Amino acid sequence: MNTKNLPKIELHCHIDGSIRPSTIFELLQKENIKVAANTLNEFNRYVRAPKKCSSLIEYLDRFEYPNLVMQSKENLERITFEVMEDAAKENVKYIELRFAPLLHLKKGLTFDEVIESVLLGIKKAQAKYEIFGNLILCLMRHESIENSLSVVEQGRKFIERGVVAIDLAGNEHDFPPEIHKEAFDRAKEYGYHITVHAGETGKYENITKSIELLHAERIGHGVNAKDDLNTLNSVIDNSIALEMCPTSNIQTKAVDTYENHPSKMFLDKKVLVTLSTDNRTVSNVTLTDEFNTLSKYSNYSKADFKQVFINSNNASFASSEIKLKLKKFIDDYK
Ligand SMILES: O=c1[nH]cnc2c1ncn2[C@@H]1O[C@H](CO)[C@@H](O)[C@H]1O
Ligand SMILES: [Zn+2]
Repeated sequence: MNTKNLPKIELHCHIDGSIRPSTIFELLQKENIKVAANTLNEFNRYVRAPKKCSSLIEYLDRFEYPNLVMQSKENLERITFEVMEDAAKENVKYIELRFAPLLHLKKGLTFDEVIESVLLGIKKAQAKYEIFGNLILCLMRHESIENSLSVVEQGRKFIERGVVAIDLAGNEHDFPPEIHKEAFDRAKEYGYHITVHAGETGKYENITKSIELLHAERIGHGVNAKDDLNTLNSVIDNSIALEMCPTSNIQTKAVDTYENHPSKMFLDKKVLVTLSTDNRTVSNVTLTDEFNTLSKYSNYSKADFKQVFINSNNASFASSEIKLKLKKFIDDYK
């Protein structure tokens, strides 16, 4: 099976975790920001996480350098364009990119400038390649509720201009979902779609909390649903799609081996499994790599990948017009 040629949909891809290392290195040098590396090869270890980290916290350390170069309009636009370009070149036809806008206000950009630059990068990539993109705004778990509310408020005017949803990302171990309930209530009221990282660091109860308290329509990862039948049933009964990212899950110790990753077991139980990279650079992975790994270790067949494409299209936050266009690619799985 040539997995690269298969049309794909990616619903869970962090922009800051997916910048080409060569671009980060080049921009750091251009902006005279000190790096403890002389060559790109040496630099890689600062932006790629080890195959196994001690925890999600160590994995999240790799976002420091990317953030330093995501503080100008030009850089934000270029970086976003390149992530879309890399995805398009491996036949990703639709991608939902995500990032936390408040992390990019350190050198004077306004909130609107940050969002507009990223949307421009998406627009330019759409014009050049056969790919569509939309944007998800991440609230960070360790941040204050005031900050979360401010993202929801300031992002509102971009709904239907490329921003489609609100997410909750960061350290799940120490910051449970309910802290940000008010922001998610407001997001729902304003018409954002909602996805939440949950069940990545051992706490399956965060999955039901995210569905019941934060109005999640999709769950980022959700691997811990394998540990509790009620949780898994709640995911199935509420038609919640899981955005699963096997390599990232192994790095963060959500799962110990590829063989034990639950995506195929969930798929066989008719859970709405979707597949993504999470962070193309931090996890050093493409979506094609993930497909290859899954066919090798979890026995994914072409029919399984077709089901994943269908699940992804149904669960995407794209307009019905784009969903209809994406439907045509299902025929390529015959
Ligand atoms: O797998 C993950 N789990 C939780 N948070 C994450 C993951 N990957 C990235 N981020 C966090 O999301 C922020 C916005 O893109 C990143 O800066 C990173 O801190
Ligand atoms: Zn993520």
